[in-house]
Amino acid sequence: MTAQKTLSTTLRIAVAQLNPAVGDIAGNLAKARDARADAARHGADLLLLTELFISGYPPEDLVVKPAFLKACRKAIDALAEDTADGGPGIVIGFPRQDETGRYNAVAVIDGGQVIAVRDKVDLPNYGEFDEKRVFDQGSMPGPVNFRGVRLGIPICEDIWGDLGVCETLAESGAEILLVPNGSPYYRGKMDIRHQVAIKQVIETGLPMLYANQLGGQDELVFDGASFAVNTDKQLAFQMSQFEEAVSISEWKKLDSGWVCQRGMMSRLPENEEADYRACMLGFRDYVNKNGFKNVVLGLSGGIDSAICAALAVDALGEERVRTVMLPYRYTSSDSFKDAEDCAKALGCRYDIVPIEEPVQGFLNALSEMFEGTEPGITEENLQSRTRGTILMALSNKFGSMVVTTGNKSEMSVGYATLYGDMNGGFNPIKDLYKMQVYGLSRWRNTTVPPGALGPSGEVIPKNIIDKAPSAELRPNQTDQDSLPPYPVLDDILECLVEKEMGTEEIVARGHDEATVHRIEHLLYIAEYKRRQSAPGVKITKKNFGRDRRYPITNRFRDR
Ligand SMILES: Nc1ncnc2c1ncn2[C@@H]1O[C@H](COP(=O)(O)OP(=O)(O)OC[C@H]2O[C@@H]([n+]3cccc(C(=O)O)c3)[C@H](O)[C@@H]2O)[C@@H](O)[C@H]1O
Ligand SMILES: Nc1ncnc2c1ncn2[C@@H]1O[C@H](COP(=O)(O)OP(=O)(O)OP(=O)(O)O)[C@@H](O)[C@H]1O
Ligand SMILES: NC(=O)CC[C@H](N)C(=O)O
Repeated sequence: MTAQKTLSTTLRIAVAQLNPAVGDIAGNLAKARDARADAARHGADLLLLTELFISGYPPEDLVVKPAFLKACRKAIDALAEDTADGGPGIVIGFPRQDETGRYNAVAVIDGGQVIAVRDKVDLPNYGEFDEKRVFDQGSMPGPVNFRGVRLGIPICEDIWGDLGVCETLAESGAEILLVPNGSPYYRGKMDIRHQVAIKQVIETGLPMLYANQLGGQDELVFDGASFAVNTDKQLAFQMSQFEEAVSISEWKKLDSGWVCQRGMMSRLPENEEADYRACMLGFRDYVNKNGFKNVVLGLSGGIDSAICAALAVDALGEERVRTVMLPYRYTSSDSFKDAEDCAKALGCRYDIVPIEEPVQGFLNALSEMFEGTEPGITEENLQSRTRGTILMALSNKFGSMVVTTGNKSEMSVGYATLYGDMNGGFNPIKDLYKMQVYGLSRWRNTTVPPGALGPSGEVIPKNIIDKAPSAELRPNQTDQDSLPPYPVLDDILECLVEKEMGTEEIVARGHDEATVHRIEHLLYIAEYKRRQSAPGVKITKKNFGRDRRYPITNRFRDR
């Protein structure tokens, strides 16, 4: 073991906002090693990695498996051996178990060994988080002496909750707060994180360095955007959002304490750009981390499939995206043209597979049993199911994952066919209301976001944005035959879903009472569909999936 120098007045901390894969312990270990080599090249004293980095976050019930915990520990020990070279120390998250319980922990590694372990105290158990299910509460941590500097290491929720973790660290002599996080994106989250950090900085009188994970994990997107805040409440260091990076923060010890020197100040995307990039990253990581070489989707000439195609091309590149027009007798010439124009603008493969014959085949097979009944929804759904079946056949044959395209407005009210257009492995727009789909489409026609692999220009033809949305399951059908106008529907839904408002309150906003009650009813009776629906990227504070767990069997109506 090499003797470590004692740091007196300067400290270089490399912050690694990397994209681990849950369960890929060897891959995550390799990423940590690469980051440490990078940190060493930049003369860093310490490398700060994110929450449960070695397992990937959130590992959920994987941590119940002893074999998994053992493999994580082995990786931490291997990393510890590396640090015998006298290079940078490491702060890294890992799940651990001892005779007292199972913990969401960090290891501080230096000089060839794990010099300290600290456990998360405040286990989040709301919204998308379920940590009390698999972890025990850690005991109040004290600071860790790293080369003469007393580091306070609260873990993610430890800075959000009111258990006093940061206060305790300050009282017991911490000089800097280093925070490893697994903090998922939702719209506006960045401002909230800055406020949470500043509150703790004010309360403790300590500067804070905040490191956040990057990348998609099932429904969640971790957006990085790591930063440092000094005791003057000013942001001194801001890493980019939605991009992997290892960056150096420089610290100096003054008489008043440690100060982060003004360093990298990345621009943070806002509004449409942030949402679009979250959808793109979440979709890309789902496809790549699950080993799909390419994806396939039905391109109808409508806006939902158009924006999904754009997101897919931006995420994966046009050569990995295959689109298929599946026309029936109600498909308009506009739809043909719009779908083809969209595929051309995006540069992806476009095929046409008419569904007239297979639909007729189903109708023939059922004709005897259906005798004497009127044609209606059943026959309409057969069109959707035939399309779903053809897309799944292409998936099976070519290994492409089917992209399913229902927006949040449709998913809310069940305006989608089970085993039809709901077929698919992942839905990039599941948490975007219809009006937001329009907003993002207009925005993408003017801007190619960083990291996007698709072309610039009008990738979603103007006619797709301008025309009335239609499922084209019968002649002259529009969505508004069955649903209120989307601005009205989306407002009612946001009130019911995001804000949990009462129906009376929603009516008081100027909505028609009968419409509000109808939408509330549709929202409740579509729960069974959502329970069977593909996962999709979480964009709002309350997505369908982890954040909103309503019963399927439910007779409550707010009257
Ligand atoms: N609580 C419950 N638990 C379990 N299963 C339940 C259930 N309630 C109904 N079901 C089952 O679900 C069936 C009804 O659901 P489903 O078969 O999906 O059919 P359904 O919801 O009746 O119809 C699909 C709706 O989606 C609309 N739409 C909009 C846009 C695009 C598309 C498209 O396809 O491209 C479709 C279409 O216009 C129609 O209004 C019932 O026949 C029953 O089997
Ligand atoms: N003619 C079609 N060819 C290929 N896919 C289709 C066709 N019709 C429907 N689909 C698939 O079913 C999905 C659901 O149809 P839906 O009408 O709800 O969406 P959309 O056509 O993309 O958008 P909009 O609702 O604005 O018309 C489509 O996004 C598409 O993937
Ligand atoms: N992993 C965590 O503890 C995250 C919790 C925290 N509230 C956040 O969203 O950032």
